[in-house]
Order: sequence, then structure tokens, then C-alpha cells
Amino acid sequence: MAASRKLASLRLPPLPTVGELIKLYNLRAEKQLSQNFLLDLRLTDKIVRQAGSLRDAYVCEVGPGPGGLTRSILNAGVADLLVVEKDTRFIPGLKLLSEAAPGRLRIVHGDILTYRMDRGFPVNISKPWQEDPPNLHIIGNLPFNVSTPLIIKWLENVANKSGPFAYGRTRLTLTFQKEVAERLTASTGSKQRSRLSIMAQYLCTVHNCFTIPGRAFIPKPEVDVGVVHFSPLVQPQIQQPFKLVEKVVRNIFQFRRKHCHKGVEKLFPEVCRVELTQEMMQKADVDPTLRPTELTIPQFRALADAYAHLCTQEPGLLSYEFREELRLKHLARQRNTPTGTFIGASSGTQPSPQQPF
Ligand SMILES: C[S@@+](CC[C@H](N)C(=O)[O-])C[C@H]1O[C@@H](n2cnc3c(N)ncnc32)[C@H](O)[C@@H]1O
Repeated sequence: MAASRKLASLRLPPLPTVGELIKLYNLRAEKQLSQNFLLDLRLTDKIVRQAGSLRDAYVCEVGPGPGGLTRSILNAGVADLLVVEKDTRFIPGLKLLSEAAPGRLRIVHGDILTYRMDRGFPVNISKPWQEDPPNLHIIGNLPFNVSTPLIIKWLENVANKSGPFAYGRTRLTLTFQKEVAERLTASTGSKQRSRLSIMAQYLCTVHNCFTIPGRAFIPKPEVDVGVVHFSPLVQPQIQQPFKLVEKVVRNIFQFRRKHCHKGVEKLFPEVCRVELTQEMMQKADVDPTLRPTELTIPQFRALADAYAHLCTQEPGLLSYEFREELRLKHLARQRNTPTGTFIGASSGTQPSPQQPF
């Protein structure tokens, strides 16, 4: 009873609606900043519910814009909400919200890609990694143009227990283009299985919560949007450095329709390619004729472990990049061509253009 009375007292007083604020401050959406606003508070409440209980929580919201989602987060009874917004035009409207929620909303005008979140919250909210997660959440209706680089950066932070994860296993509730949300959560064998599936799922429990139709946003994007919840695992499923895992997974998925040994081969320089590929596949005990999309995370773990073992035996192997070798070869061929014209990739064994994550 007392708790629900406290929550009611934390609800925001009547304010101009988000739509009225947009009109008041003449906030036209900027395409460059991937601005698609959510004005329906039932929808923003639904996103916030995916984070679990936010009572007395510390929250960072990415890109609050006109503040629809911000209101729902505040209404959920958070103790401290830090918002990071790049576009100055939204700051006056956010200040209005801050006045309506005294002491609970801090506004940072900045770029989430460079913002030092490890300094944004009090140290005493930290929880040891092996224990329950801290009462700290990241929530955001992410701008499409930063969502993939941002999640890759945060996944690396999870692996290194840095950035937002210096406080422990901070949970994330974020929106992505539907197709990216599907890739993040794709299971073994599914069509959407990709690099992003492996990188996210070896570090986190990832859940595709629900889809928001594009028409719910203003302006309407060309795609639907998926809400994804991430909860970092106590023990990552692959225990090798993030960069090494990323390299193995990237190489394997560069030929996503071919047998997986094709991508594994490209981890090795031409002179020892056949021999080391065979050794790695045998050591990992993975069927070389499986397609990348058919490999399970334990199989990726076995491959990463086998590759790490070979790297300890062959100094310099870890820094070898097939694409760099390819680039140098092309340059050399170009130089030797009398006309100086570019000789393109010739055989079907060339990798497809860089796959999106
Ligand atoms: C898709 S809109 C969401 C706005 C609001 N949260 C909503 O749901 O209506 C993305 C927001 O992120 C902001 N933004 C874009 N790039 C950013 C960045 N690098 N750092 C922080 N905010 C950014 C945009 O200005 C915009 O307000």
C-alpha cells in the first residue's frame, strides 16, 4: 500500500503532451539524426515494462528527443534518470520535464557513442558480476544510424566489464530496425542467423520482446521496429578475447552460404592455409561442411578455442587479415597491368561484399 502510494507520488504532474511540445518548440524531425518519435504513451509504457521493475532504479536513456519514452521511465518510479541527447533543440523541453520531476532527471547534451557512462552513476550502485544485476538499466528508442555500432561497442564493453558494465551486469532494453532485432535474436539454423546473433548471444541472454509497426512513429520510418532486451550472462559462452571471437565469427560468416571451412581458411595465410584449416577443424571437432548459419554457439566456442591455441603456436597469426592480403594483391596486380586498369576479383571463391553485422 505504502509502496503504491510512493509510486503514485512519483508520477509526473500534468504537462503539455509530447505532441504539443513538438509544436511549441517547432521540433521537425532531422533525418540525419534518425529521428522517429514515439508519441503514444501506451507504447512507450510497454517498452519500459520490458525492462522489468524500475522502482528506485538508475536509468540511462539514449536519445530522449521530445521525451515520450522519458515520461514513461519517470512514471515507472525511477530514482535517477540520465538522458543523453545529441540535438540541442530538445534540451528546453527536457528541462521542463526535469522541473516536473525534481532531482530525478539529469540531462547530458552529448553523443552516446563517446559518452563515458562508467562515470555517469554513483559507484555504490555497483554489484559484483557474479551476483544479481545492479539496479541500473539502459533504455532507448535508438537512432537507426547508431544502433549497430552502439550495440557492438556495448557488447565489447560487456566482454571487458567496462563502460556501463563497470557497474555489473547492467540490462539493456533497446529498439532496432526489425531486421536487426531478428538477427540479434536468431537461433541456430534460422535464415537471420548472422555475426550479430553470435556476438550478442555468447555474451547475453537476448530476447526479442515485440515489434512496433513503423506507422506508430512520427515521421513513419520505412521499416518496423523491434524491442530487444539484453541481460549479460554471468559466464560468457565463449571465453576468449572479444576481438579474437569477432575475427573468427566475421571470417566464418563472410561466406554465409558456403561450407564453414571456407571462411575458416581465410584466417590463415595462403602458405599454411590448407594445413592449419584442417588442424583447426579437427581440434574443434566441427563438421567442415556445416553452413555458418547451422553452427551452434558451443561450436563457435570450440572454433575460437582452437584458433586461439593455433595463435599461441604461430606468432603473428592473430594479426593476419585475409582482406588485407587481398587488397595488397590487387594493388600489386594493378601496378603490373600495362593499362593500369583494375583487375577485379575473378573466382567464385571471393568473399561476398562485407556482410552487415
Ligand atoms: C529515434 S529518435 C527517438 C526519440 C525519442 N526517444 C522517442 O522515442 O520519441 C532518436 C533520438 O536520438 C537522438 N540521437 C541521434 N544520434 C544520437 C547520438 N549519437 N547520441 C545521442 N543521441 C542521439 C536523436 O536526436 C533523437 O532524439
